[in-house]
Amino acid sequence: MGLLIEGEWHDKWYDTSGDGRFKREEASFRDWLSADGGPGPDGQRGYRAEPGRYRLYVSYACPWAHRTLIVRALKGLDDLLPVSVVHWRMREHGWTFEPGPGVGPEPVMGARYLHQLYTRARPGMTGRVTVPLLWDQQTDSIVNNESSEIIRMLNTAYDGLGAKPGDFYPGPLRARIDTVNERVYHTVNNGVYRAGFATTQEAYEEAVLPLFETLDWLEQQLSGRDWLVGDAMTEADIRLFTTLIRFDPVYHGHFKCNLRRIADYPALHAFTARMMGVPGIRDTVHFDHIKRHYYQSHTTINPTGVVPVGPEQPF
Ligand SMILES: N[C@@H](CCC(=O)N[C@@H](CS)C(=O)NCC(=O)O)C(=O)O
Repeated sequence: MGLLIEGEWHDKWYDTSGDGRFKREEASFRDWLSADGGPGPDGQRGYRAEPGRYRLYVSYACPWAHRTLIVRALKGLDDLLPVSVVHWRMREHGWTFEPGPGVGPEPVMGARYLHQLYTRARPGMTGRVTVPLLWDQQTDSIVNNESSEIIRMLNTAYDGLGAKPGDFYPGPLRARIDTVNERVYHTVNNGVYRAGFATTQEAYEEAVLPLFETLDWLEQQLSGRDWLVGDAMTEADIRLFTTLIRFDPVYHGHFKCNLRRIADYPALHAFTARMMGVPGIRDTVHFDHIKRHYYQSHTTINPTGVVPVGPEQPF
């Protein structure tokens, strides 16, 4: 675990020394991929989608990267947008391309570490080195490393190039999707991290209690209906799913989010099973990477690196 400071890698854990609270940093690369290469919704620099030109870097362990893998799968982008997968263990060098099951050699520059791609794109950069990452192989630059934006781009950018139909952020539902996303992001997606990385009792409880309030609310929302917004899957469902699928195997134990399990919530459990049943999604879920990543990378939380055998996997 570490970060780049003026282009140099420093092995440094998250700084919670002030008040014990984990604060997630804003992603550093925010340009936009689209069908016509025009500017993004807020005027960001545009890149034109072309078959094979871009590469998505992910960790199978990471819930944020997982969103992008799901949209890539649902939109049928396998041949249009190649993927590189990092090793699950993230320690003193951050994410690496050390060989392992499912981990490919890095094809652009034969990088050993993900931070080499960041400094290739922006020498002298200061900031965290995170996945997912959308790389432009033509200009050797990083288009974007914010998953919520990458999934919006993949939703439409390849539509004229053979992507499968499917709109996970449809115009009429956007306001409702945004509202659900906002609550789920703060209290669930990032809530589990705020609980797990907290270094004071107060900061931990401040995250865990709202997390379970939102899970209770989601349980009601999903009782008697299949999807969070409207009557088809939207990005709100995808964003919730990547946290729920990791919850019982990892967050419940490792991050101390243990008031209840997802298995104790009938509607949330059924929702998770429903998502797993959607063609293409199951292949994006790699429990071996997920469990080993968390239990072997966060040595401040689990110094022995021992990975629990359970729980039994219901999916
Ligand atoms: N805002 C980013 C967050 C990505 C993120 O934090 N990814 C984690 C992996 S789950 C990471 O790479 N962490 C490395 C670090 O923080 O140094 C997104 O949603 O894309």
